[in-house]
Amino acid sequence: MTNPILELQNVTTYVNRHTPDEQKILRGINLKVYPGDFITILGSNGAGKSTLFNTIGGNLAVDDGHILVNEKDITRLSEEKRTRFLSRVFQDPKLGTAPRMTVSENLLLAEKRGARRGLVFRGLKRQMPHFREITGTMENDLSNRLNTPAGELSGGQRQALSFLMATIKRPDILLLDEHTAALDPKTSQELLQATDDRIREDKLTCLMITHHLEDALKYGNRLIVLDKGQIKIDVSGDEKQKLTIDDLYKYFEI
Ligand SMILES: Nc1ncnc2c1ncn2[C@@H]1O[C@H](COP(=O)(O)OP(=O)(O)OP(=O)(O)O)[C@@H](O)[C@H]1O
Repeated sequence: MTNPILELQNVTTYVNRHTPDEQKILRGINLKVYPGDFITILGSNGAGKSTLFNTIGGNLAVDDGHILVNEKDITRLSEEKRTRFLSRVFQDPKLGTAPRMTVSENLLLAEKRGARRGLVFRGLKRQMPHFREITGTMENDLSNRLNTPAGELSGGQRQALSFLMATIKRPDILLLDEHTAALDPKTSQELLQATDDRIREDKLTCLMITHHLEDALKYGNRLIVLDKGQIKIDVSGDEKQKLTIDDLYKYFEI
């Protein structure tokens, strides 16, 4: 049996610890994510979905329990060090891209993440065919805007750029935090399709938060419902295929 690429062992988090407002947000989460898993995550507002990503990404400390990546305990590893193996795309297209830098410069920055400062912008010309190719996989003309500053792109183009930047170095774990929620329905579906294609082609391991039941059913091999900081449902394979929207409505209120 393959080992999990990511494992959460009894992960518990609080906010306002040791004050009268103390609140337990994640309540002993146990989760094993295997290489190639594409997990869609559903849950009502306040269920703890973003908090789950914050603990995996290292922007929120775990109060109890452990997080393991490739069997190594990373519970206390800094957020910055986790970017070596983990990428995240947020809902806001403005996060994740540098507005004054061009599309190609942003891509180069993502590709050279971790390189020494002075060396970052070397080789831009050499990389242009590669950047043209990967932006060409997006149905939004991004490949013709390689020299445009990211701040001048449409929301859909900018979010496609964020997604390409997050996946350009093939992260071990990709976290998508409602990354198409701010886009119009057509643009959202195009980016979701491109996301699915990329995940399949590169055999990425991905967790994707969404509020759209249809998308949660359509994409991925596994589906999780979070409720009040606990995993209420975790289905995969045929069991997921057979799930219907009505089944999901029975499990939680949207
Ligand atoms: N830093 C914080 N301080 C106080 N409360 C917090 C903090 N972070 C999260 N919470 C609370 O934790 C709970 C879970 O929040 P979280 O953002 O993880 O939910 P979510 O499932 O992502 O919700 P949504 O679908 O609305 O984005 C909420 O009740 C929220 O108010």
